[in-house]
Amino acid sequence: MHVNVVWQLRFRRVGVIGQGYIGLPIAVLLANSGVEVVGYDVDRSLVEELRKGITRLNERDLKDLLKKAISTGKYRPSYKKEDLMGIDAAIIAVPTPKFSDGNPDLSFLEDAIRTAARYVGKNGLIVVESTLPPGSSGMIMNWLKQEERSDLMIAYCPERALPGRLIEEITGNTRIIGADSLEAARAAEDLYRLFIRGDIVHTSFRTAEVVKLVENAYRDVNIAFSNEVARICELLGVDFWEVMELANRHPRVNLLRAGLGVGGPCLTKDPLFLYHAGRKLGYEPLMIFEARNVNDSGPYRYARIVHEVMDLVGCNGRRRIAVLGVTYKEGVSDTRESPSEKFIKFFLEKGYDVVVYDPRSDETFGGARAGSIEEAISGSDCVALLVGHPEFRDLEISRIRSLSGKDNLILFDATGILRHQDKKGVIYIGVGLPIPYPAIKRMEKIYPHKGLSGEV
Ligand SMILES: NC(=O)c1ccc[n+]([C@@H]2O[C@H](COP(=O)([O-])OP(=O)(O)OC[C@H]3O[C@@H](n4cnc5c(N)ncnc54)[C@H](O)[C@@H]3O)[C@@H](O)[C@H]2O)c1
Ligand SMILES: CC(=O)N[C@@H]1[C@@H](OP(=O)(O)OP(=O)(O)OC[C@H]2O[C@@H](n3ccc(=O)[nH]c3=O)[C@H](O)[C@@H]2O)O[C@H](CO)[C@@H](O)[C@@H]1O
Repeated sequence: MHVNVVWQLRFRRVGVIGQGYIGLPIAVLLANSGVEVVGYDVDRSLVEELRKGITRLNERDLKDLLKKAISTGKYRPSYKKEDLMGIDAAIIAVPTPKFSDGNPDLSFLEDAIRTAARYVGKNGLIVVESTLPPGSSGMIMNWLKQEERSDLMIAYCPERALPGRLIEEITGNTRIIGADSLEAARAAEDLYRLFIRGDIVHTSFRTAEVVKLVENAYRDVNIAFSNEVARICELLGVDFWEVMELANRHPRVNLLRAGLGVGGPCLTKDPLFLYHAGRKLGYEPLMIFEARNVNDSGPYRYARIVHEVMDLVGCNGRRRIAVLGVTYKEGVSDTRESPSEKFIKFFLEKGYDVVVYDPRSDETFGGARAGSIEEAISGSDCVALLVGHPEFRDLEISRIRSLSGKDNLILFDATGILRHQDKKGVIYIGVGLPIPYPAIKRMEKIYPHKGLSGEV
């Protein structure tokens, strides 16, 4: 208790810059630990919602934490920079997206660092949570120098929490603190100890930059491996899911799930930051690059297979496809970089009527929105189950078929959820399962994976 009081004296007032997926949970956790927190964001409508205790994010416990932080007056969302006046530290959680060539766009970060530099008190602390490419610390120091704030301490605490379990993982995961001075490392640890209970490990700024990118590149490469194995299984006429289960009984094998592709705001860019870092130094990281290609090409591959099967089956007239699931993965409402987008756009470009239903998001990526699963499926020639939301877990093939009203319904399952059910009356195409029409096999030769974007 005594120690806690000392911490609170050191960090009486903290600014969290960026109130999105990462900044908001951090801000309310910190506010609920007793610190006065200004949650600064350039998005005025977002701030107005937050002031009313409303969050767009569907994360367990977040709504309650937000309400509590607002009601105690410890959390103050603001779109006005001046409200950051008098902060002892700033935590930065703004986007660090990629340009179309995969290089990092650090313009939001630069703006946020310069903002922090204007308001953090003398000898105060800036902690960056945003994912950084290697070599960012030199750039940040340079911005601080230009702002005449070389007195400030700077640390990098890469965020590693899993969307869908953000609060649990922000508070419980091991936290890496990258800093090039002992003073900054200790100050950051003191700040984070106010709201996290996981271990804290210290390293250099550069090592922390690499560790964060390696984690996501590792996951991307592993998923790409499963996706590649699934495609080989489809052609060999073998069930990938059974292969996965059996191979995973080996004590040192752990295949991840295959699927439509890899989406979300992190795995689609972080491996490329690592790739470009290697490349700039004269090494071409082929595996990281090809993993991105394999994962990016999934939506096109499966859209083409479904489309060709429809041609072979002879679906005439205007075709209607029902897409179930648009988020980038199951159980979340986030649609950023969702593989569903490429899948939907493929069919829109081919002139299909695309009807979209997702219980967790209103996004349609240009398709028409259905208010219910029944409405989406009714009258469709094809139903594509793209995301394994819990709400879809009880779907039954027989019901999908009767809802569609079609004799030759094509059912595409990217999730593997329906694979054990009786496929009577439908043409079932499943990721990792034998392709029902041998003629489709030639597509591998016609459409090789090429290019960063996965487009061919
Ligand atoms: N979302 C995740 O699961 C996750 C996990 C780990 C790391 N990260 C990293 O964390 C960072 C933030 O990601 P996110 O998902 O929270 O992004 P987000 O888009 O959800 O939120 C970022 C917020 O920053 C605001 N913003 C942009 N520029 C600003 C500025 N100059 N000043 C103040 N506010 C500004 C935006 O309006 C937005 O509300 C990124 O670097 C990301 O790679 C994200
Ligand atoms: C190393 C790691 O764990 N990093 C996590 C990751 O969070 P995420 O939400 O992006 O991660 P995933 O859940 O892996 O989903 C990504 C995509 O991969 C698809 N997928 C997943 C598992 C599988 O077996 N087969 C698949 O195909 C899934 O559908 C989705 O499209 O990055 C965050 C930001 O840096 C981290 O903070 C967070 O720790």
